[in-house]
Amino acid sequence: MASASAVKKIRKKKVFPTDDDVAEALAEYTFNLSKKFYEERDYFTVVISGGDLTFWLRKLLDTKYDDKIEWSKWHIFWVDERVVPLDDEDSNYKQALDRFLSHTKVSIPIANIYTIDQDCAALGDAKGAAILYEECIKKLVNQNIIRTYKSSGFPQFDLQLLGMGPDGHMASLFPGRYQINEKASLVTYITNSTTKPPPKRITFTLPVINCASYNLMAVCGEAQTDAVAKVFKNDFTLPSARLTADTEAIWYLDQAAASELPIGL
Ligand SMILES: O=C(O)[C@H](O)[C@@H](O)[C@H](O)[C@H](O)COP(=O)(O)O
Repeated sequence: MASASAVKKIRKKKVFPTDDDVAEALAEYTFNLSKKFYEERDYFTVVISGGDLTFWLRKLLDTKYDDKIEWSKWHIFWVDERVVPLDDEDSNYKQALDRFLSHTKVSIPIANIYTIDQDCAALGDAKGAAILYEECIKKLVNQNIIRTYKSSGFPQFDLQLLGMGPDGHMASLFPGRYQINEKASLVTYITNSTTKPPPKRITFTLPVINCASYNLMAVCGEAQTDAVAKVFKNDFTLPSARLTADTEAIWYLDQAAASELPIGL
């Protein structure tokens, strides 16, 4: 794990008046990085989470982005996914599809949208889904679509868009559960998530999450106020407190989520 000082050094934050302002800023941050990366290397690898994020991504559909986003160069992944059928309302993929990906403006090629294996999803086979998702990522690293982090060989995604639960979980790395300590695998799984249903999930491991070039953690609402304050007091029992990145790890907060932040932080 990155040292406490390293985490504190790289962790940045911006506080916005409302969740709508957070969503606007998140869209601009995403747009700017997509341009940077696909102009540099013809690909933009972006990892999304579930929850409110999939609503906030709709800001990229605003007219100001019309004809400015080269969707065909986007490659989109999930930092975690519920192991339920891909057409299930609880699927992060289904939620992203309904709320964002299926919009006529979003023309990401189907082949560039990397869901978990649909058979494992339908069978509720979390271990199989994790193994196959890891194989998919390793194949894309070999094809140089996904970059690698320095000499580690770990995949380095361009941008990850994350959320945090009231218990301080990020992705499907939950406090007090062993998955947070997984160091060798790229993708692991949980079959008995209790603080956030459904119970069966796959998730990127902490090393993969922290290898990303840019990590944006978007947290809004008073339900997360306590967890946000704990993160910024470096309570590393919360998985979200351990978020870093290779270039930038930034927290976008609305006033409600930031309301108990220590002064001066
Ligand atoms: O599969 C999931 O449940 C999500 O990926 C999860 O990790 C989410 O990001 C947080 O729970 C925040 O959720 P909200 O944005 O809905 O608060």
